[in-house]
Amino acid sequence: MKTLTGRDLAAAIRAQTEAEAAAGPQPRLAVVVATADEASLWYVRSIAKAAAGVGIACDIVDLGPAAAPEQIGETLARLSADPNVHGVLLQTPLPAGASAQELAAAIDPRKDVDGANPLSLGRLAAGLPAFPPATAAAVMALLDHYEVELLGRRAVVVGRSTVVGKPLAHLLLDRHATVTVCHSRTRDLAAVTATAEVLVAAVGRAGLIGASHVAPGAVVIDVGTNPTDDGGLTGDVDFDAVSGVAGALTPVPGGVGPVTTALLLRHTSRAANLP
Ligand SMILES: NC(=O)C1=CN([C@@H]2O[C@H](COP(=O)(O)OP(=O)(O)OC[C@H]3O[C@@H](n4cnc5c(N)ncnc54)[C@H](OP(=O)(O)O)[C@@H]3O)[C@@H](O)[C@H]2O)C=CC1
Ligand SMILES: Nc1nc(=O)c2c([nH]1)NC[C@@H]1CN(c3ccc(C(=O)N[C@@H](CCC(=O)O)C(=O)O)cc3)C=[N+]21
Repeated sequence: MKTLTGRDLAAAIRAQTEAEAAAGPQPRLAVVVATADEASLWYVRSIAKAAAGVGIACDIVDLGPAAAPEQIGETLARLSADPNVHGVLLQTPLPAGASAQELAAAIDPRKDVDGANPLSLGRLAAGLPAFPPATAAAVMALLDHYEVELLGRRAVVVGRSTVVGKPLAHLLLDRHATVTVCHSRTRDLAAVTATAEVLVAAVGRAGLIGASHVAPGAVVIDVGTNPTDDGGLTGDVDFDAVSGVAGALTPVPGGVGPVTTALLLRHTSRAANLP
């Protein structure tokens, strides 16, 4: 069994992004925050730190956990209209009553570096240029980095969220995989996932995917980031059980997560250099 780590790939993407960013005007990413959620704030800090490391300016616009939807929408519209800002990210979760999907429509698609505007997902589905969500892009980047064949292969994605499952299904389809998407109403999940040559878990349930869910030799990508009692992080895949069956498996932490952050910065640098 091969462990598909993401840290080296993330470092390579950051190095390339640093060179790209240095070649033109300094890219600027604005991160809009309206939450006190600790995991979310951790992610924002790690974006800011990584941005500083590659020469990308990062403004954290913290509206606080009581922000009104109108205020969030106005902030996104203002940043989208600001010629000095190249990337806009709306961090989730949001205050009760605020819909990320509706609010993200206020992000200019050209600055939508985490593919959150419904227009971006529509363009992705239609095969038009758009930024995919960084996490979905990270799964593809890992598969490519480890030279996992997709053409004609059976791929199963567990999870159908707008952030991960749906855009990822389109990216896999574009690469000529035969794609099945599972969700909470899927009957006999294990029977479906066991048909996968490439299996992606993006659910948010620790250990959901066990040995019986995985075909011998399958490539398994674990997107889940579930907090553990001891303050750590664990995936959707039972790593120890599945590593006895799978051909290759990403760890959590150290798999999809670091690549996600690196690609968000790459998208920002690309957004700054759009014609
Ligand atoms: N590493 C990274 O960069 C990132 C990691 N994540 C992590 O990935 C995970 C998924 O995130 P996200 O997509 O936003 O989550 P959502 O909660 O939005 O979506 C979860 C999906 O899983 C499905 N699901 C829930 N329970 C089951 C089950 N028992 N069997 C099969 N499917 C099930 C849901 O089905 P239904 O639609 O029917 O409700 C839904 O489609 C989380 O752990 C999140 O923290 C997310 C983004 C980035
Ligand atoms: N619109 C949207 N886009 C997101 O990209 C998004 C989101 N919403 N909601 C929340 C999740 C979570 N997320 C993570 C990204 C990187 C790590 C990461 O790099 N984690 C490290 C470890 C961290 C640790 O050990 O605590 C790793 O996996 O190695 C984790 C989590 C992005 N998310």
